[in-house]
Amino acid sequence: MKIGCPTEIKPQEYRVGLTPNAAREAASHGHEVIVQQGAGLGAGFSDEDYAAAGARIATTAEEIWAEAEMIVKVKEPQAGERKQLKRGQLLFTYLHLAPDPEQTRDLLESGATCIAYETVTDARGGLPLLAPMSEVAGRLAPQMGAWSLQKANGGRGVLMGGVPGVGPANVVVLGGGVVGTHAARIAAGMGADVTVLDRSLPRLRQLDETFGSLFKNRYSTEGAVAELLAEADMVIGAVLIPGAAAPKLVSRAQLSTMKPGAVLVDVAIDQGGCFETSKPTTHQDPVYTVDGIQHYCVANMPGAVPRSSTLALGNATLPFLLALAGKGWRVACAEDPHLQAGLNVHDGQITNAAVARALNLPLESIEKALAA
Ligand SMILES: NC(=O)C1=CN([C@@H]2O[C@H](COP(=O)(O)OP(=O)(O)OC[C@H]3O[C@@H](n4cnc5c(N)ncnc54)[C@H](O)[C@@H]3O)[C@@H](O)[C@H]2O)C=CC1
Ligand SMILES: CC(=O)C(=O)O
Ligand SMILES: [Mg+2]
Repeated sequence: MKIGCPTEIKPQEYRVGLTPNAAREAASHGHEVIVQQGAGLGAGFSDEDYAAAGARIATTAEEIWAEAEMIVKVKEPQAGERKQLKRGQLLFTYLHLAPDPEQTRDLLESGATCIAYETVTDARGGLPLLAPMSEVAGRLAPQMGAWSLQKANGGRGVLMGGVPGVGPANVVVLGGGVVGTHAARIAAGMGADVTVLDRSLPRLRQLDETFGSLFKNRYSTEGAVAELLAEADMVIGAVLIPGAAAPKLVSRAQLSTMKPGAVLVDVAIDQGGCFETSKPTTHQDPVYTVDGIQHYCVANMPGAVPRSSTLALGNATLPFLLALAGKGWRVACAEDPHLQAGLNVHDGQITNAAVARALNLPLESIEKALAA
Protein backbone atom coordinates (compact mmCIF):
# COMPACT_ATOMS: atom_id res chain seq x y z
CA MET A 1 0.00 0.00 0.00
CA LYS A 2 1.10 3.61 -0.59
CA ILE A 3 1.30 5.29 2.82
CA GLY A 4 1.62 9.07 2.85
CA CYS A 5 2.61 11.34 5.71
CA PRO A 6 2.17 15.10 5.16
CA THR A 7 3.60 17.85 7.38
CA GLU A 8 1.13 18.95 10.08
CA ILE A 9 -0.28 22.41 9.33
CA LYS A 10 -2.29 23.19 12.47
CA PRO A 11 -0.71 26.24 14.19
CA GLN A 12 2.29 25.33 16.37
CA GLU A 13 1.83 21.61 15.70
CA TYR A 14 5.27 20.08 15.38
CA ARG A 15 4.42 16.40 15.79
CA VAL A 16 4.50 14.06 12.78
CA GLY A 17 2.34 11.03 12.03
CA LEU A 18 5.18 8.62 11.16
CA THR A 19 8.52 8.22 12.92
CA PRO A 20 11.51 7.03 10.85
CA ASN A 21 11.29 3.72 12.75
CA ALA A 22 7.63 3.31 11.75
CA ALA A 23 8.53 4.21 8.16
CA ARG A 24 11.26 1.55 8.25
CA GLU A 25 8.87 -1.16 9.46
CA ALA A 26 6.24 -0.21 6.89
CA ALA A 27 8.86 -0.27 4.10
CA SER A 28 10.21 -3.62 5.27
CA HIS A 29 6.65 -5.00 5.05
CA GLY A 30 6.68 -4.05 1.37
CA HIS A 31 4.74 -0.77 1.57
CA GLU A 32 5.65 2.38 -0.30
CA VAL A 33 6.14 5.20 2.20
CA ILE A 34 6.00 8.84 1.10
CA VAL A 35 6.90 11.57 3.61
CA GLN A 36 6.65 15.29 2.94
CA GLN A 37 9.91 17.19 2.93
CA GLY A 38 10.54 18.61 6.40
CA ALA A 39 7.58 16.77 7.99
CA GLY A 40 9.68 15.43 10.87
CA LEU A 41 11.87 18.47 11.53
CA GLY A 42 9.80 19.79 14.44
CA ALA A 43 10.13 16.44 16.17
CA GLY A 44 13.85 16.20 15.44
CA PHE A 45 13.73 13.84 12.43
CA SER A 46 15.45 14.89 9.19
CA ASP A 47 14.51 13.98 5.62
CA GLU A 48 17.72 11.91 5.58
CA ASP A 49 16.41 9.86 8.53
CA TYR A 50 13.28 9.01 6.55
CA ALA A 51 15.18 8.35 3.32
CA ALA A 52 17.53 6.00 5.21
CA ALA A 53 14.44 4.19 6.52
CA GLY A 54 13.30 3.54 2.97
CA ALA A 55 10.81 6.39 2.52
CA ARG A 56 10.50 8.60 -0.53
CA ILE A 57 10.56 12.33 0.20
CA ALA A 58 7.85 14.37 -1.57
CA THR A 59 8.31 18.08 -2.09
CA THR A 60 4.68 19.07 -1.51
CA ALA A 61 1.70 17.96 0.54
CA GLU A 62 -0.38 17.96 -2.65
CA GLU A 63 1.68 15.07 -4.05
CA ILE A 64 0.97 13.04 -0.95
CA TRP A 65 -2.76 13.74 -0.87
CA ALA A 66 -2.96 12.92 -4.59
CA GLU A 67 -0.98 9.67 -4.48
CA ALA A 68 -1.32 7.96 -1.09
CA GLU A 69 -3.91 5.25 -0.45
CA MET A 70 -3.56 5.79 3.30
CA ILE A 71 -2.78 9.15 4.89
CA VAL A 72 -1.23 9.02 8.37
CA LYS A 73 -1.35 12.21 10.42
CA VAL A 74 -1.58 13.51 13.97
CA LYS A 75 -4.21 16.25 14.04
CA GLU A 76 -7.60 16.39 12.36
CA PRO A 77 -7.31 17.46 8.70
CA GLN A 78 -7.54 21.21 8.31
CA ALA A 79 -9.97 22.77 5.77
CA GLY A 80 -7.39 22.87 2.94
CA GLU A 81 -6.39 19.26 3.58
CA ARG A 82 -10.01 18.11 3.63
CA LYS A 83 -10.50 19.44 0.11
CA GLN A 84 -7.82 17.02 -1.10
CA LEU A 85 -9.19 13.94 0.66
CA LYS A 86 -11.01 11.66 -1.76
CA ARG A 87 -13.30 8.65 -2.06
CA GLY A 88 -11.47 5.38 -1.52
CA GLN A 89 -8.68 7.04 0.46
CA LEU A 90 -8.04 5.97 4.07
CA LEU A 91 -7.34 8.62 6.72
CA PHE A 92 -5.77 7.51 10.01
CA THR A 93 -5.42 10.34 12.58
CA TYR A 94 -7.10 12.13 15.53
CA LEU A 95 -10.48 13.51 14.41
CA HIS A 96 -12.51 14.58 17.52
CA LEU A 97 -15.66 14.92 15.39
CA ALA A 98 -18.30 15.30 18.15
CA PRO A 99 -17.72 19.04 18.68
CA ASP A 100 -16.79 19.72 15.02
CA PRO A 101 -19.73 19.70 12.55
CA GLU A 102 -17.75 21.54 9.86
CA GLN A 103 -14.98 18.94 9.73
CA THR A 104 -17.59 16.16 9.85
CA ARG A 105 -19.45 17.62 6.88
CA ASP A 106 -16.25 17.81 4.82
CA LEU A 107 -15.20 14.25 5.70
CA LEU A 108 -18.66 12.97 4.76
CA GLU A 109 -18.55 14.88 1.46
CA SER A 110 -15.09 13.50 0.64
CA GLY A 111 -16.37 9.91 0.55
CA ALA A 112 -13.14 8.80 2.27
CA THR A 113 -12.79 6.21 5.04
CA CYS A 114 -11.69 7.86 8.28
CA ILE A 115 -10.38 6.03 11.33
CA ALA A 116 -10.06 8.20 14.45
CA TYR A 117 -7.23 7.39 16.86
CA GLU A 118 -9.29 8.54 19.83
CA THR A 119 -12.06 5.95 19.48
CA VAL A 120 -9.90 2.85 18.88
CA THR A 121 -10.35 0.63 21.97
CA ASP A 122 -8.48 -2.18 23.73
CA ALA A 123 -9.46 -5.34 25.59
CA ARG A 124 -9.15 -3.63 28.99
CA GLY A 125 -11.65 -0.90 28.16
CA GLY A 126 -8.93 1.64 27.39
CA LEU A 127 -8.22 3.90 24.41
CA PRO A 128 -4.73 2.82 23.32
CA LEU A 129 -4.20 5.51 20.69
CA LEU A 130 -5.47 8.32 22.92
CA ALA A 131 -3.57 7.11 25.99
CA PRO A 132 -0.03 8.19 25.02
CA MET A 133 -1.17 11.74 24.24
CA SER A 134 -3.33 11.78 27.36
CA GLU A 135 -0.25 10.83 29.35
CA VAL A 136 1.63 13.75 27.80
CA ALA A 137 -1.23 16.27 28.17
CA GLY A 138 -1.89 15.12 31.73
CA ARG A 139 1.74 15.62 32.71
CA LEU A 140 1.82 19.01 30.96
CA ALA A 141 -1.40 20.32 32.50
CA PRO A 142 -0.05 21.23 35.98
CA GLN A 143 3.06 22.72 34.34
CA MET A 144 0.91 24.99 32.12
CA GLY A 145 -1.45 25.74 34.99
CA ALA A 146 1.46 26.66 37.28
CA TRP A 147 2.72 29.12 34.67
CA SER A 148 -0.77 30.66 34.39
CA LEU A 149 -0.97 30.97 38.19
CA GLN A 150 2.00 33.35 38.17
CA LYS A 151 0.94 36.97 38.73
CA ALA A 152 2.74 38.34 35.64
CA ASN A 153 0.78 35.83 33.56
CA GLY A 154 -2.58 36.96 35.00
CA GLY A 155 -2.85 34.40 37.80
CA ARG A 156 -3.35 34.49 41.56
CA GLY A 157 0.36 34.48 42.28
CA VAL A 158 0.35 31.14 44.09
CA LEU A 159 3.30 28.73 44.14
CA MET A 160 2.35 25.08 43.51
CA GLY A 161 4.37 23.63 46.38
CA GLY A 162 4.12 26.56 48.79
CA VAL A 163 7.15 27.08 51.07
CA PRO A 164 7.79 26.22 54.70
CA GLY A 165 5.16 28.11 56.69
CA VAL A 166 2.94 28.76 53.65
CA GLY A 167 0.53 26.17 52.29
CA PRO A 168 0.63 24.75 48.74
CA ALA A 169 -1.73 25.41 45.83
CA ASN A 170 -5.05 23.60 45.88
CA VAL A 171 -5.56 21.60 42.67
CA VAL A 172 -8.79 19.88 41.64
CA VAL A 173 -8.75 17.34 38.80
CA LEU A 174 -12.10 16.51 37.16
CA GLY A 175 -11.82 12.98 35.73
CA GLY A 176 -9.43 10.31 37.02
CA GLY A 177 -8.66 8.55 33.72
CA VAL A 178 -5.33 8.75 31.91
CA VAL A 179 -5.08 12.57 31.74
CA GLY A 180 -6.38 13.00 35.28
CA THR A 181 -4.06 10.43 36.84
CA HIS A 182 -0.95 11.81 35.17
CA ALA A 183 -1.97 15.39 36.01
CA ALA A 184 -2.58 14.46 39.65
CA ARG A 185 0.77 12.67 39.95
CA ILE A 186 2.70 15.64 38.60
CA ALA A 187 0.74 18.26 40.56
CA ALA A 188 1.25 16.24 43.75
CA GLY A 189 4.92 15.82 42.83
CA MET A 190 5.18 19.62 42.62
CA GLY A 191 3.91 19.72 46.18
CA ALA A 192 0.30 20.80 45.54
CA ASP A 193 -2.69 19.62 47.56
CA VAL A 194 -4.58 17.56 44.95
CA THR A 195 -8.09 16.07 44.78
CA VAL A 196 -9.27 13.91 41.85
CA LEU A 197 -12.99 13.47 41.10
CA ASP A 198 -14.48 10.70 38.98
CA ARG A 199 -17.88 9.16 38.28
CA SER A 200 -16.46 5.66 38.39
CA LEU A 201 -16.10 4.10 41.85
CA PRO A 202 -13.92 1.24 40.54
CA ARG A 203 -11.59 3.86 39.09
CA LEU A 204 -11.46 5.75 42.40
CA ARG A 205 -10.67 2.50 44.23
CA GLN A 206 -7.88 1.77 41.78
CA LEU A 207 -6.41 5.27 42.28
CA ASP A 208 -6.58 4.84 46.03
CA GLU A 209 -4.84 1.46 45.90
CA THR A 210 -2.14 2.67 43.51
CA PHE A 211 -1.36 6.13 44.86
CA GLY A 212 -2.36 5.92 48.53
CA SER A 213 -2.19 9.35 50.12
CA LEU A 214 -0.28 11.07 47.29
CA PHE A 215 -3.60 12.71 46.35
CA LYS A 216 -7.21 12.55 47.60
CA ASN A 217 -10.19 11.41 45.61
CA ARG A 218 -13.93 12.19 45.70
CA TYR A 219 -16.96 10.84 43.88
CA SER A 220 -17.94 13.42 41.26
CA THR A 221 -21.32 15.06 41.93
CA GLU A 222 -22.50 18.61 41.20
CA GLY A 223 -22.28 19.29 44.93
CA ALA A 224 -18.73 18.00 45.27
CA VAL A 225 -17.58 20.04 42.27
CA ALA A 226 -19.24 23.21 43.66
CA GLU A 227 -17.67 22.70 47.08
CA LEU A 228 -14.14 22.09 45.75
CA LEU A 229 -14.29 24.94 43.20
CA ALA A 230 -14.45 27.56 45.92
CA GLU A 231 -11.13 26.37 47.39
CA ALA A 232 -9.28 25.67 44.13
CA ASP A 233 -6.30 27.60 42.76
CA MET A 234 -6.27 25.31 39.71
CA VAL A 235 -8.94 23.07 38.18
CA ILE A 236 -7.88 20.58 35.50
CA GLY A 237 -10.67 19.32 33.18
CA ALA A 238 -9.93 15.68 32.24
CA VAL A 239 -13.31 13.98 31.73
CA LEU A 240 -14.25 11.89 28.72
CA ILE A 241 -17.25 10.01 27.44
CA PRO A 242 -15.62 8.34 24.38
CA GLY A 243 -16.74 9.83 21.07
CA ALA A 244 -19.22 12.18 22.75
CA ALA A 245 -19.06 15.89 23.53
CA ALA A 246 -17.60 16.50 27.00
CA PRO A 247 -20.17 17.06 29.77
CA LYS A 248 -20.15 20.64 31.12
CA LEU A 249 -19.23 20.38 34.79
CA VAL A 250 -18.67 24.07 35.64
CA SER A 251 -21.07 26.83 34.54
CA ARG A 252 -20.23 30.47 33.92
CA ALA A 253 -22.21 31.46 37.01
CA GLN A 254 -19.93 29.26 39.12
CA LEU A 255 -16.84 31.24 38.11
CA SER A 256 -17.92 33.96 40.56
CA THR A 257 -17.61 31.43 43.41
CA MET A 258 -13.91 30.87 42.59
CA LYS A 259 -10.90 32.80 43.83
CA PRO A 260 -9.94 35.63 41.41
CA GLY A 261 -6.92 34.64 39.32
CA ALA A 262 -7.56 30.91 39.74
CA VAL A 263 -6.81 28.81 36.64
CA LEU A 264 -8.94 26.39 34.62
CA VAL A 265 -6.91 24.02 32.43
CA ASP A 266 -9.42 22.35 30.09
CA VAL A 267 -7.62 19.35 28.62
CA ALA A 268 -11.02 17.98 27.49
CA ILE A 269 -11.31 20.94 25.09
CA ASP A 270 -10.75 18.67 22.08
CA GLN A 271 -14.12 17.09 22.86
CA GLY A 272 -15.70 20.54 23.35
CA GLY A 273 -14.45 21.23 26.88
CA CYS A 274 -15.93 20.58 30.33
CA PHE A 275 -16.24 24.21 31.46
CA GLU A 276 -19.11 26.26 29.96
CA THR A 277 -16.72 29.15 29.26
CA SER A 278 -14.05 27.09 27.45
CA LYS A 279 -13.13 27.75 23.84
CA PRO A 280 -10.14 26.27 22.00
CA THR A 281 -6.88 28.23 22.15
CA THR A 282 -3.44 27.77 20.57
CA HIS A 283 0.11 27.45 21.94
CA GLN A 284 0.74 30.96 20.59
CA ASP A 285 -2.10 32.53 22.60
CA PRO A 286 -3.03 29.86 25.12
CA VAL A 287 -4.79 31.74 27.94
CA TYR A 288 -7.78 34.08 28.17
CA THR A 289 -9.77 35.40 31.12
CA VAL A 290 -13.49 35.20 31.85
CA ASP A 291 -14.88 36.86 35.00
CA GLY A 292 -11.37 37.02 36.48
CA ILE A 293 -10.66 33.31 35.97
CA GLN A 294 -7.76 32.21 33.74
CA HIS A 295 -8.64 29.68 31.02
CA TYR A 296 -5.95 27.51 29.35
CA CYS A 297 -7.67 25.54 26.56
CA VAL A 298 -5.07 24.33 24.04
CA ALA A 299 -6.54 21.51 21.97
CA ASN A 300 -3.18 20.03 20.95
CA MET A 301 -1.18 20.25 24.16
CA PRO A 302 1.23 17.41 23.25
CA GLY A 303 2.33 19.55 20.28
CA ALA A 304 4.33 21.56 22.84
CA VAL A 305 6.71 18.61 23.32
CA PRO A 306 6.73 17.13 19.81
CA ARG A 307 9.78 14.94 20.23
CA SER A 308 8.42 13.01 23.23
CA SER A 309 4.88 13.03 21.84
CA THR A 310 5.76 11.80 18.35
CA LEU A 311 7.77 8.91 19.76
CA ALA A 312 4.98 7.98 22.21
CA LEU A 313 2.25 8.19 19.56
CA GLY A 314 4.34 6.28 17.01
CA ASN A 315 4.81 3.37 19.42
CA ALA A 316 1.03 3.08 19.84
CA THR A 317 -0.08 3.54 16.22
CA LEU A 318 2.47 1.24 14.54
CA PRO A 319 0.70 -2.15 14.98
CA PHE A 320 -2.61 -0.69 13.76
CA LEU A 321 -0.91 1.04 10.85
CA LEU A 322 0.73 -2.22 9.77
CA ALA A 323 -2.59 -4.09 10.04
CA LEU A 324 -4.41 -1.46 7.97
CA ALA A 325 -1.71 -1.34 5.31
CA GLY A 326 -1.18 -5.09 5.21
CA LYS A 327 -4.76 -6.29 5.16
CA GLY A 328 -6.67 -3.26 3.92
CA TRP A 329 -9.05 -1.45 6.29
CA ARG A 330 -12.02 -3.78 5.68
CA VAL A 331 -10.26 -6.99 6.66
CA ALA A 332 -8.26 -5.30 9.44
CA CYS A 333 -11.45 -3.84 10.97
CA ALA A 334 -13.45 -7.06 10.47
CA GLU A 335 -10.77 -9.05 12.31
CA ASP A 336 -10.21 -6.57 15.14
CA PRO A 337 -13.28 -5.12 16.89
CA HIS A 338 -11.01 -2.62 18.68
CA LEU A 339 -9.74 -1.12 15.45
CA GLN A 340 -13.32 -1.29 14.13
CA ALA A 341 -14.32 1.04 17.00
CA GLY A 342 -12.07 3.64 15.40
CA LEU A 343 -14.05 3.74 12.17
CA ASN A 344 -15.89 7.09 12.33
CA VAL A 345 -16.73 7.86 8.70
CA HIS A 346 -17.03 5.73 5.57
CA ASP A 347 -18.27 6.69 2.12
CA GLY A 348 -20.40 9.61 3.26
CA GLN A 349 -21.81 7.94 6.39
CA ILE A 350 -21.06 8.18 10.13
CA THR A 351 -20.22 4.76 11.54
CA ASN A 352 -19.58 5.65 15.21
CA ALA A 353 -22.68 5.77 17.42
CA ALA A 354 -21.44 8.39 19.91
CA VAL A 355 -20.35 10.71 17.09
CA ALA A 356 -23.69 10.31 15.26
CA ARG A 357 -25.57 11.02 18.50
CA ALA A 358 -23.47 14.08 19.36
CA LEU A 359 -24.00 15.59 15.91
CA ASN A 360 -27.59 14.40 15.47
CA LEU A 361 -26.70 12.65 12.21
CA PRO A 362 -27.81 9.21 10.92
CA LEU A 363 -25.69 6.20 11.86
CA GLU A 364 -24.56 3.60 9.30
CA SER A 365 -24.06 0.11 10.68
CA ILE A 366 -20.46 -1.11 10.78
CA GLU A 367 -21.57 -4.40 9.21
CA LYS A 368 -22.91 -2.54 6.18
CA ALA A 369 -19.76 -0.42 5.87
CA LEU A 370 -17.56 -3.51 6.10
CA ALA A 371 -19.65 -5.43 3.58
CA ALA A 372 -19.98 -2.69 0.96
N1 LIG B 1 -6.06 19.00 24.86
C1 LIG B 1 -5.24 18.05 24.47
O1 LIG B 1 -4.20 18.32 23.88
C2 LIG B 1 -5.53 16.63 24.75
C3 LIG B 1 -6.77 16.29 25.18
N2 LIG B 1 -7.07 15.03 25.55
C4 LIG B 1 -8.45 14.82 26.01
O2 LIG B 1 -8.51 14.66 27.41
C5 LIG B 1 -9.75 14.04 27.73
C6 LIG B 1 -9.55 12.92 28.75
O3 LIG B 1 -8.86 11.84 28.13
P1 LIG B 1 -8.44 10.52 28.92
O4 LIG B 1 -7.97 10.85 30.28
O5 LIG B 1 -7.55 9.75 28.03
O6 LIG B 1 -9.82 9.76 29.04
P2 LIG B 1 -10.16 8.53 30.03
O7 LIG B 1 -11.29 7.81 29.40
O8 LIG B 1 -8.92 7.79 30.39
O9 LIG B 1 -10.65 9.25 31.36
C7 LIG B 1 -11.83 10.01 31.43
C8 LIG B 1 -12.39 9.88 32.84
O10 LIG B 1 -13.48 10.79 32.95
C9 LIG B 1 -14.40 10.19 33.83
N3 LIG B 1 -15.68 10.91 33.72
C10 LIG B 1 -16.60 10.88 32.75
N4 LIG B 1 -17.63 11.70 33.06
C11 LIG B 1 -17.33 12.27 34.25
C12 LIG B 1 -17.98 13.19 35.11
N5 LIG B 1 -19.16 13.72 34.78
N6 LIG B 1 -17.36 13.54 36.28
C13 LIG B 1 -16.17 13.02 36.60
N7 LIG B 1 -15.51 12.12 35.85
C14 LIG B 1 -16.08 11.75 34.69
C15 LIG B 1 -14.43 8.73 33.39
O11 LIG B 1 -14.98 7.89 34.39
C16 LIG B 1 -12.95 8.47 33.13
O12 LIG B 1 -12.30 7.92 34.26
C17 LIG B 1 -10.32 13.56 26.38
O13 LIG B 1 -11.28 14.48 25.92
C18 LIG B 1 -9.12 13.58 25.49
O14 LIG B 1 -9.44 13.70 24.12
C19 LIG B 1 -6.14 14.01 25.51
C20 LIG B 1 -4.88 14.30 25.05
C21 LIG B 1 -4.48 15.62 24.58
C1 LIG C 1 -5.39 13.78 21.56
C2 LIG C 1 -5.13 14.92 20.68
O1 LIG C 1 -6.02 15.43 20.09
C3 LIG C 1 -3.82 15.45 20.57
O2 LIG C 1 -2.86 14.83 21.03
O3 LIG C 1 -3.68 16.54 20.00
MG1 LIG D 1 -6.62 17.40 20.60
